[in-house]
Amino acid sequence: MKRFRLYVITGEEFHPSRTLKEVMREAMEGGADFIQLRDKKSTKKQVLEKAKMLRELTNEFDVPFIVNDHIDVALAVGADGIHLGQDDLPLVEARKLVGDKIIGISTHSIEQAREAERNGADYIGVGPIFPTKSKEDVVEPVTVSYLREVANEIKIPFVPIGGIKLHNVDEVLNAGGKSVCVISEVVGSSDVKGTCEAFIRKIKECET
Ligand SMILES: Cc1ncc(COP(=O)(O)OP(=O)(O)O)c(N)n1
Ligand SMILES: Cc1nc(C(=O)O)sc1CCOP(=O)(O)O
Ligand SMILES: [Mg+2]
Repeated sequence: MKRFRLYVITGEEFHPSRTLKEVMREAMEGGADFIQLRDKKSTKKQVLEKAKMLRELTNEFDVPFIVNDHIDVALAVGADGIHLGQDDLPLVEARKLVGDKIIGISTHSIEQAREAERNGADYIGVGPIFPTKSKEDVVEPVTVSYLREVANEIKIPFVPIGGIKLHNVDEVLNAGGKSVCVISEVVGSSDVKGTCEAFIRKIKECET
């Protein structure tokens, strides 16, 4: 799997007066290098249309495209992978359907992280690091010290998620995060491109 720094997930509720296409184009112009379509409100048909659009757009930027929850939509549009939560289709079953496409798994404890690694996840989400209002059924924050534990033990790529903002991303990077996953701070920004550039600058600073 291609290494990524800034994983941006869609969140149309954060930009009611701007189109999904405009916002996600700006995000990739600013350096977002992994994109996920996450849509909890639309019909399957509407999700499919958005996925088709984002597949074309991400191809323009040569950025991997992941679909949240809907394996059938991911397969239909030729997405690079899917993201699954703890209550979704189990990883082992999903692997039979998607072959060598990327499978990302949400994890909220070290046991879940170990299990995802053991079962062949390509990456894991680790969160929520901080409180977030972007997900309804969210568990208690796992904290940056837990993130350090993951960084010390887990060998597959992991991406911190949940409440990550420009003002607290240094804490995440100092705890061993090499990439971050963001919704509201990026897609809700009045300067999506500039916000992505600022995240990328901070992540790169930590690499040197
Ligand atoms: C990168 C990443 N990490 C975690 C999640 C959350 O997935 P899930 O637990 O399935 O919850 P929903 O996003 O479906 O509400 C994610 N989408 N992406
Ligand atoms: C979609 C999602 N999953 C999480 C997890 O912990 O698995 S936290 C989260 C919401 C992230 O949005 P924001 O960057 O706006 O806080
Ligand atoms: Mg899910």
